[in-house]
Amino acid sequence: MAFTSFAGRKYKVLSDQVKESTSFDEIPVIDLTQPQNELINSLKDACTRVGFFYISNHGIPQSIIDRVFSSAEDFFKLGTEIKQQVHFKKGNALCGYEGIQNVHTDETRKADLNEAFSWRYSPDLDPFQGHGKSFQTGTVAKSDNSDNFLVSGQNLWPETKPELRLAITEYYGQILTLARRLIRLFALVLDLPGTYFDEMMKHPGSMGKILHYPPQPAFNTDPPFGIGAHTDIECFTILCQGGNVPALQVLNPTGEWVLAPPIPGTFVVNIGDMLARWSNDTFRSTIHRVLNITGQERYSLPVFIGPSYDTVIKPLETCLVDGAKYDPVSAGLYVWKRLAVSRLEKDEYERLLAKMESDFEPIVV
Ligand SMILES: O=C(O)CCC(=O)C(=O)O
Ligand SMILES: [Fe+2]
Repeated sequence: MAFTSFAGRKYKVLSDQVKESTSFDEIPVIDLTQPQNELINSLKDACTRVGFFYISNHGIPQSIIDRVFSSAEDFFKLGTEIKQQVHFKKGNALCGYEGIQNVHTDETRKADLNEAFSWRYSPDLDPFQGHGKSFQTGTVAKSDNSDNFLVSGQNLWPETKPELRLAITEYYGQILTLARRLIRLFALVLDLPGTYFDEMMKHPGSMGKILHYPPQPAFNTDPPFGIGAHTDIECFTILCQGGNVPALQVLNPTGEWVLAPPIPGTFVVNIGDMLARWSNDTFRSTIHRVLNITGQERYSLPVFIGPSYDTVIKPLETCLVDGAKYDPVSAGLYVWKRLAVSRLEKDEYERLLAKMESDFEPIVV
């Protein structure tokens, strides 16, 4: 069976024949508190064979997680008019509110059956860069910047729900710390010095998102998906699933959809395309989708993590046994193209693309 990697409008056949031994039928659970050598071995297996794993004992208190979900539920209950005030089209950072079926992740299927609110990394959300400093207020993006999100401070926060911003700030700060811990472990898995990515993670190219998936009928021959089949864009994703609403499905190499149900006290981590590309396909970025036929409302909270947008993603020295498979690309441009293609009208995408390409050509050393 052939299957595809979804990169905006491009579809790539990955494989026609897959050895059973490289497949998986469940998502491993990795305890972050196990001895370091065992931890590295489990991560190596999960990142190279599955591309998805749960982490337990991650150290983030449940109360901080609960606060984000409860303020998010309140936000999504607001009237459309209020939510539209922070619609992503009001800003230039490709983040903010997205309504039901605003986004078309898998263009071969119907648009996504979710609504979402997203925000982008900004130093005022980062415990290491000065929480509380230079908070940007208001719901309108600054107008002094160009059409891109490679500058920070573009978030659109709902003014009527200040508690959402507070809860996100607390949660996202903790996730950034966890992400910096994980990238050190990935460096070791890739035979690099543990601190290899540290500098590039000081101002990470990152976005967080809260998704609300309404329930949908169980029987439909051509259903819209909560989110269509896709691979994630950045280096890795830390996903928290709210409640007990199993709906996330992960495609294994033999073409079966493996359920990744919520497991209390864990996060799901998955490798994204940027780290697969950076590691010259040593790490696997795995296709997944959401179908919520549980009859319940579902909420989830992914945070996408990548290096600073000026980082050049060029296959790592330790992953070159078969030669480099990819050309260098700048992280910011790579992310922008992927987000913009499924969100902007074609004309607007093309107009902005030309500008982005001239502003952010990678400088290869
Ligand atoms: O809601 C989920 O469980 C997954 C969301 C997801 O895959 C994404 O936002 O990229
Ligand atoms: Fe995803």
